[in-house]
Amino acid sequence: MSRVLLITDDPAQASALSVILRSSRYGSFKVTWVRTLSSALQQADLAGIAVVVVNLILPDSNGIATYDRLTAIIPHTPIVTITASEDEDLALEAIRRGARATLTQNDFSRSMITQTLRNIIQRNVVELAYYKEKARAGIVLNSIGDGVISTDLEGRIDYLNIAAEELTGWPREEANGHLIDDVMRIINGKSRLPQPCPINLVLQGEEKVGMKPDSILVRRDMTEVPIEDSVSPVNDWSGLMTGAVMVFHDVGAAQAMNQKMTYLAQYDFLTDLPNRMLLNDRIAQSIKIAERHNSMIALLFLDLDGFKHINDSLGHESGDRFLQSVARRLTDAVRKSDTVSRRGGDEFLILLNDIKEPANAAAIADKVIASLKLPHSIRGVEAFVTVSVGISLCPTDGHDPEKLIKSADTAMYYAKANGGDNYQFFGKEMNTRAVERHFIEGHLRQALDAQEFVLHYQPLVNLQSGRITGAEALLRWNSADRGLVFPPDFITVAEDSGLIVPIGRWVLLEACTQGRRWLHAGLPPVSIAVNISAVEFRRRDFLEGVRSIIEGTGFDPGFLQLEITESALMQDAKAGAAILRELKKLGVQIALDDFGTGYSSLSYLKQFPIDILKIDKSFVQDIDGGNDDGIIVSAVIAMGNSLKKRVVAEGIENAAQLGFLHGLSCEEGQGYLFSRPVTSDALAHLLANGLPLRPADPAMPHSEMAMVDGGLA
Ligand SMILES: Nc1nc2c(ncn2[C@@H]2O[C@H](COP(=O)(O)O[C@H]3[C@@H](O)[C@H](n4cnc5c(=O)[nH]c(N)nc54)O[C@@H]3COP(=O)(O)O)[C@@H](O)[C@H]2O)c(=O)[nH]1
Repeated sequence: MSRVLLITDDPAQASALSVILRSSRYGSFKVTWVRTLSSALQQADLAGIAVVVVNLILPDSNGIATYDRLTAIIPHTPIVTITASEDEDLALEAIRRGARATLTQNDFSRSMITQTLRNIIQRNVVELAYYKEKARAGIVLNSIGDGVISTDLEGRIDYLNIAAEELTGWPREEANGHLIDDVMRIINGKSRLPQPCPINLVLQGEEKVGMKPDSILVRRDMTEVPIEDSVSPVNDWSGLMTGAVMVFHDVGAAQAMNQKMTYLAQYDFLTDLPNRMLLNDRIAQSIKIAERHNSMIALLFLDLDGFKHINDSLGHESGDRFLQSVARRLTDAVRKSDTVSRRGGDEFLILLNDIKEPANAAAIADKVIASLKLPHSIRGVEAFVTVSVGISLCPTDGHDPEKLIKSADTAMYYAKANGGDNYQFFGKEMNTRAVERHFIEGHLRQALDAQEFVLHYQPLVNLQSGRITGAEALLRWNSADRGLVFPPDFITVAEDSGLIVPIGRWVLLEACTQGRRWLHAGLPPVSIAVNISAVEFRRRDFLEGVRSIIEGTGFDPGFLQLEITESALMQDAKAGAAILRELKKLGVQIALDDFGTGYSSLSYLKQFPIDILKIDKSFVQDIDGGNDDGIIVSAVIAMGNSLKKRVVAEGIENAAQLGFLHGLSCEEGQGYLFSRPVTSDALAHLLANGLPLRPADPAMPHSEMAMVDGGLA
């Protein structure tokens, strides 16, 4: 039922209209009659009124003002006015202001009034829905980031959203009515020539037009924005084109990001030099050209000597500046057509194109070496560096980038092993292992003097209580060129060269001194285990060396464990047993290291005064694999127990292994599950506070361990 608010102080009018509407065939109406405007405006549910029929002459309001006051309060409700038939002007004015119809007394014929009111009400419903939709579209268009401009058939702008206002610099009120070419001035980014606005093409009949690549919008203030997008025709309900709409957006940020990504993928962020990927491309290209022209290319592999020292002493930021300075020197030393690239860290590569003979590459290497040697001024400090250079040639040393780089790298190691500050050409006789060994030998000699050795300590743990019972001293080489080097990479070389003797002496001295320091610091006393190489053990002065270190440091020998491998002992079992007896007289503990990997017989175990058996980690690691390892470990533990020796299981990495050892009543253990080898400070922390992981908590996963080789994580 449609509600009609009838405002008139003429009862005859009111009664006539009520009767007509009540008996209408054109819909049902509910009429509310009031006599004055003020009582109309006080109606409770004004919003629910479908149509207002108002006599403009009322006791409290007169003429067009009646209409105005009503629309101010109910702008969306259709209004039909009643005027006297002679007051044509007033009726017309009401229509001009939006009244939907005007009636006079004469019009009060049944069908006409009811039909008119019904039509007005229905049309208003449709119009309201349409305006709602339009308002929603306006909100959407203004909230999107893309610019939207529409024009009529002549290309005159009839709409701009907020983003289009911002992109063009034209406010809507000013842009409206302007030709699109005035507002959208487009040029080609490369040629700088004007480009037709695609809206004109669509208006000329093209279906849908995308903007040409490299389109630049010249804004109203003459600044430029790279843009991209498309134009479509706007058709009316019958399919006739009424204009065109253009949607566009700023692609500047996307283009900049794209350029940056492409750059980062190919260039080193620190030095701006081509990176590994771009260099590989360039080498591949140069190889092709060299093959076509029967010419030669050279690759120089550069590694700075002692850069680590610069980094450590000046700090990382200065280290970065230093690398930038190196990059500039290298770039200045070669032709523009050559490529200088940073491979990472302090390694650089130089690709030299069109080399006539190897001597040309050698000359450049000399130039580079001389240039880098000159002082580098880094934040007011003069820093110096030398460089080792390896040279490979194409076609002689390789036909693909990978091989050429590898050959140059190998040659560089030779240059390093040769003392650095020189270059070496790759030779077929060079092989990486030999080079590596050559390098280690060359540097191991200086490592002691340069104080590059350091001891890390791995706790030994009582598997029942979780208490730390001791610590194994493990040697690390903090090489200026290589960073932290681990024993498997240098102990054999040290043994072969005899260097293990002074190195081993340093280890023992350092371990005993550290043991004293911990005791003085009031930390709980624990034993310290030191590995003794077979080469040291066999030397006649070994015993004397141990004695003098114990005396010199004042470390209680009862807390010193010397770890000797089965194989070292068995090289000369009789002599070995004699040395062990002398060591026992000094009061030190003897541990048999890597037990299980050698003879492992009860009979010789009885001959030697051994205190501790260390089960090799290779058995412990496969303990739960259902193979012989579990049986061997059980047998060794049983053997050790029956001989009244302490048994230590090495290499415990997980809770399952720990559980297995628990089951076999193994008393002590060592392994990553408890802690990796750590610095002396980190071990002091562990001694003071206990292990973060107790063996009683076997669920602790490996990755949660708090310690790493080198310090507290
Ligand atoms: N003559 C000397 N030899 C030394 C000295 N310092 C070390 N060494 C010997 O070098 C070998 C390798 O030692 P390192 O790389 O230090 O490895 C030790 C531990 O890090 C490692 N370990 C300990 N727990 C675990 C574990 O849970 N899993 C796993 N995969 N490895 C573990 O074992 C090495 C200690 O082994 P061991 O000596 O048998 O107790 C090594 O043989 C050292 O002996 C030195 O000063 N002089």
